[in-house]
Amino acid sequence: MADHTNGSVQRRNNGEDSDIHDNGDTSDSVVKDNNSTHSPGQSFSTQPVKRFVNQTLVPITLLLLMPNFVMVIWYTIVHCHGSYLKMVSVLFEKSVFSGLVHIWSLTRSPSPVIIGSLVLYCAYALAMMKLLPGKTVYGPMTPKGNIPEYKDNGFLFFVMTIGMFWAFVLLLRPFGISPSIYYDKMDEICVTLNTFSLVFCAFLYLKGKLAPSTTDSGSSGNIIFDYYWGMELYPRIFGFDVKVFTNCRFGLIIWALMVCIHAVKSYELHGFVDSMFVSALLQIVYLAKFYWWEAGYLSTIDIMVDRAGFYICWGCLALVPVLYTSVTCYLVTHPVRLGLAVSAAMIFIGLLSIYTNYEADAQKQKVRKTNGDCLIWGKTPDIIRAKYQLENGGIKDSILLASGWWGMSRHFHYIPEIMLALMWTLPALFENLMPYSYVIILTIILTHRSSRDEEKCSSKYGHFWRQYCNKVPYRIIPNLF
Ligand SMILES: NC(=O)C1=CN([C@@H]2O[C@H](COP(=O)(O)OP(=O)(O)OC[C@H]3O[C@@H](n4cnc5c(N)ncnc54)[C@H](OP(=O)(O)O)[C@@H]3O)[C@@H](O)[C@H]2O)C=CC1
Ligand SMILES: CC(C)CCC[C@@H](C)[C@H]1CC[C@H]2C3=CC=C4C[C@@H](O)CC[C@]4(C)[C@H]3CC[C@]12C
Repeated sequence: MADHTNGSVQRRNNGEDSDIHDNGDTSDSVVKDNNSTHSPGQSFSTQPVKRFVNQTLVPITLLLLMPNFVMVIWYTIVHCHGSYLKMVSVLFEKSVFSGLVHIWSLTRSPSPVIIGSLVLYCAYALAMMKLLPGKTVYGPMTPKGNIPEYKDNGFLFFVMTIGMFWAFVLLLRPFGISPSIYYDKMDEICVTLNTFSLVFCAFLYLKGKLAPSTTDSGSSGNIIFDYYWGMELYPRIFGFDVKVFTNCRFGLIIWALMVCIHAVKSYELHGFVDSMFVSALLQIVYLAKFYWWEAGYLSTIDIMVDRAGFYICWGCLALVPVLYTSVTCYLVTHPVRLGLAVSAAMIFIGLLSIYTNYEADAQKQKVRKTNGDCLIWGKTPDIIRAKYQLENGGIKDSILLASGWWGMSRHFHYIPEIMLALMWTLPALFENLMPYSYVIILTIILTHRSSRDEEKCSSKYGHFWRQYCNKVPYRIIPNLF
C-alpha cells in the first residue's frame, strides 16, 4: 500500500461526505484510493503466494465448506440432538466425504409447500420493495462516481411482515394450521436455499460479465474469485437492487420469521418457555433496530465495498436463515426454565447492547450530517476533518469522529454486537457448543471485518486515518486490542 504522507493523493468515495471540490484544494494532503475495481480488504496483492491464497485458496475452501456447513447445522440440531460431538463422530466414521454424503442423503427433496412458500415470499417482498412508500435515500458515491438510489421502506416492510405473521398464526390456529411445518421441513428449506442461492450467484456472475447494470463492475481475471466475490457492486434486475433484496428483504426477514416459527413450535411442544422468549425477543428487537437504521446500512462496507457474489448473496440467502437462527432452532428441543431474575438480567443486558450498538452507528452519522456541529455525550465532538480523492480526481471532505464510542476504540460497537449475540445464546446454557456457533462465527466475521475496514480506511484517508489511529490506538477492545 502506498505511503500517503507528503501531500500524496488517495481516492475514494463516501455517503454523507460533503461536496466534491476542485482538485486545486491541496492545502492538506489528500489520499487516493487505488481499489476501484475490487474492494479494499480484498485488494490484489502483488505477491503471487498471497494472491493465490486470497483469491483462489480461501474462496475455494469457503465455496466447498460453507454450503455443507449449513447442512451440518441442520443435521446436528435434528439428528444429533444439538451435539457437535455426535455429528463429528458420524462425519469422521469413514471419511469426511462419505459423512457429508450421508448427511445430504438424509434430506428430503424440497416439497411444493416449501418451493411455493419461498417463491410466494420472494414475489411479495419484491412487490413491497416497489409498492410500500418510503423516502428516497442515496447511497455513497461509488468509485466510478455513481450514486445509487434506494427507497427507505424497510422498517415498514418489517413491521408489516412480522405483524401479518402473528395475525395469521392467531387466525389460523383454530383451523389447526400452524407455521411450525416450516420447522419440521427445515431440511427441505436448507436444500432449497443452498441450491437456489448457488445458482443465483452463477447467474449474478454471468450477468456481471455480459450485462452489468452500472460501470461499478469488473473482473479480477480469476473466475473462482469472481464467483465468490462478485462482479458488480450494485446489480439491478428489472430495477430491483439485488443486494437490498438478498440482505434486507430476504436474509434478515427470513431470520425474523424463522425465530417466530421456532417460538410457535416451542409453544406447541412445551407451552411458554422463558429461554425461548428471551432469545426470540432480543433477536426481534435487534432486527427491528436494523430496519429502523436501514438507510445507515446502505453506507456500510457490505453495500459500498463488497460486490454481489457468493460471499454476500449466498451468505444472506442461505447462511443467515440457518446459522443466524440456530439458537432458537436448538431451543425448540432444549427448553430451559431460566426464572424471572435471570431472564430479566439477560433481556436488560441485551437491550443495553442493542442501544449501545445503535448509538455508536448513530453518533457516526450525526457528526457527519451536522458537519461536526453537534454534541456527543454532551460535549463538542473531537473530530478529524479528512480529505480523500475520487477516481475522477475530485476531492472530498469527510469527518472521522474520535470521541463518544468512536473514541473508546475504532470499532468499539462490535463489542455490544457480540455481547448481544451472547445474551440471546446464553439461554441455551452449556450442554452443547452448537448454539454458540453464531457467536463464534460472528466474532470471526467482525474481527476480519475490522481489519478489512482498517485497510479500506487507511487506503482512503491515508495520514488522516493514521492521525485517528494515534488518537484512538485500539482497534476493538480498549487497552487490549
Ligand atoms: N450480525 C452480523 O453478522 C454483523 C453485524 N454488523 C453490524 O452492522 C453495523 C454496521 O457495520 P460496520 O462494520 O460498522 O459498518 P461499516 O463497515 O461501514 O463501518 C465502518 C465505516 O465507518 C466509517 N468510519 C470508520 N471510523 C469512523 C469514525 N471514527 N468516524 C466516522 N466514520 C467512521 C468508515 O467509512 P467511510 O468510508 O464512510 O469513512 C468505515 O469504513 C454495526 O452495527 C455492526 O455491529 C456488522 C457485521 C456483521
Ligand atoms: C460466505 C461467508 C464465508 C460469510 C458470509 C457473511 C455474510 C453473510 C455476513 C457478512 C457481514 C454480515 C452482516 C453485516 C451487517 C449486518 C447489519 C446487522 O445489523 C444485521 C446483520 C447484517 C446485515 C449482517 C448479515 C450477514 C453478513 C452480510
